[in-house]
Amino acid sequence: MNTLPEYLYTPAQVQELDRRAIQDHGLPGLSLMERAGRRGWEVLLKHWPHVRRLRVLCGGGNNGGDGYVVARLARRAGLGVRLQALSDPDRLNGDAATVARRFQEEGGQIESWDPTGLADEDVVVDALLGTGLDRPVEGRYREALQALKAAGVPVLAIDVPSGLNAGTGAVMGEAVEAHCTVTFIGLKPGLLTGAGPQCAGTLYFDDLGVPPEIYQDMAPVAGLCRDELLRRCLGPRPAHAHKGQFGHALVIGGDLGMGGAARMAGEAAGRTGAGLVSVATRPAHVAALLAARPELMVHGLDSAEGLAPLLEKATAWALGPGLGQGPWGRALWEAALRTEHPCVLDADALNLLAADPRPCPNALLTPHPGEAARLLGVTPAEVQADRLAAADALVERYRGAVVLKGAGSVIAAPGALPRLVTAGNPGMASGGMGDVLTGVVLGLLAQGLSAVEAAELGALVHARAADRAARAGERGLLAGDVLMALRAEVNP
Ligand SMILES: NC(=O)C1=CN([C@@H]2O[C@H](COP(=O)(O)OP(=O)(O)OC[C@H]3O[C@@H](n4cnc5c(N)ncnc54)[C@H](O)[C@@H]3O)[C@@H](O)[C@H]2O)[C@@H](O)CC1
Ligand SMILES: [K+]
Repeated sequence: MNTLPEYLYTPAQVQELDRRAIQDHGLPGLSLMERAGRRGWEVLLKHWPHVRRLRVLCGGGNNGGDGYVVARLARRAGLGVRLQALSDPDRLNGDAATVARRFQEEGGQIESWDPTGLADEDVVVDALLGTGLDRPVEGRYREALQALKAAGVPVLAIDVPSGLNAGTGAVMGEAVEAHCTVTFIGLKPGLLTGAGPQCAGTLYFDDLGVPPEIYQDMAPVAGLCRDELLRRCLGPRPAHAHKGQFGHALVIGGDLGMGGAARMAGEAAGRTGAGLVSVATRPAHVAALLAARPELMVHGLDSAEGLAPLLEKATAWALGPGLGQGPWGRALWEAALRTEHPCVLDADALNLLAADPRPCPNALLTPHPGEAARLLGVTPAEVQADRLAAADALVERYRGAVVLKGAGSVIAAPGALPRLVTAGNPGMASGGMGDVLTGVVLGLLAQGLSAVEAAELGALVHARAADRAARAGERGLLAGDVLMALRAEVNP
């Protein structure tokens, strides 16, 4: 039950899927709710097998209904259960009213909201708001979500962490930060990007046994990155392989004082399997780069003169790591953009693009939310409030492929289903990580992958390598550690 499905649906689509299951296929809504509650209870026991004291917070809709089922099962198992209703339980409708009655028939008491003793509970079940969230959280609900946060008590969220917009991953005023979330029928993108990963914790999925036909004719809004791409695109090399078959990657960057960025991107391209890697950088960096990584071909350029022959030899190039926005960087930017090879634009190349927007159909853009905001002329907060929409807007405006970085990286490209990365960890919030990603996607482009494949696979490989490297701990994770872990990921 905890393998996640490939396709993602908006909350409105999931409500339509519920409707199809119930109305078109005759599954009683009450059975779905009973199963949802049972799954919640199973996840709770899996995470907290020694739980004795449980508090269940129930809202006034069907999400609350799921909570009444969990509470009933927990009472049957002998737990001390306090159930608190945040909306008047006499106004519950349909299935939720039925399960509330069943809870009471077995001796359960419905209390009203009271934060007293919250911090003493072993676990709290959040069954306040699910896919029906349609406005910012205020009043008693907000107070409850704030009290939960202040109490620091472990939370199991039912379907959606309350207050999280399951479509976008935005926090609607206040949201639960759960240890785990069990979500039903359709995986929602907001659980996996923006604030979603922080709010949802470990994510479980259950389809509640609905017939597969309900998903027909329902176009998903996004998909998860596919592991199978690893095997499909990075299979074993032929025995007679030679370096000329795996492309020539060129990294352009490293203004004075920023040579390390270009080196890491170059090294990452090599560690991803590019046959040859060249770096065009300031002459001052040549000796250090060669000493550190003699496999690189390092060219010192004082100006854009001399770049053209390097570009001509490259299968793919990347511009940006340590580029700066001074005259040197600008000149290289202008010279590079004249070619039509596949390319990666990152860091200051994106800032230069933002200042001088133009379509880049042969480019793969790898912005973080701040760069994406500049490229779109909005604020970083607006980007983060709906990352799928922001990635889509970048594709629309710049016509290239995009990796929008940050928790739940979004991959988007013209005519392709957007993809989300579920791998990765907060240790990646450190300098140089983006340079490594640039090199990884460059290495894949050089080996002949299309921009959309390189974006999806590159983001996946980079995040998985970071997870591998973070096994020793997230804090203190360096981009160089991720470089070292790449080889294990590109040899699946
Ligand atoms: N038959 C079904 O449709 C099933 C639904 N399920 C559960 O039902 C949920 C969806 O149920 P509903 O559509 O009733 O929606 P919810 O239970 O998520 O919420 C709807 C209620 O919350 C109120 N509300 C919305 N935003 C609010 C806010 N910011 N502050 C306070 N109140 C707010 C609405 O006015 C409404 O009363 C799912 O998330 C899932 O947990 C599951 O039981 C499986 C079956
Ligand atoms: K919830």
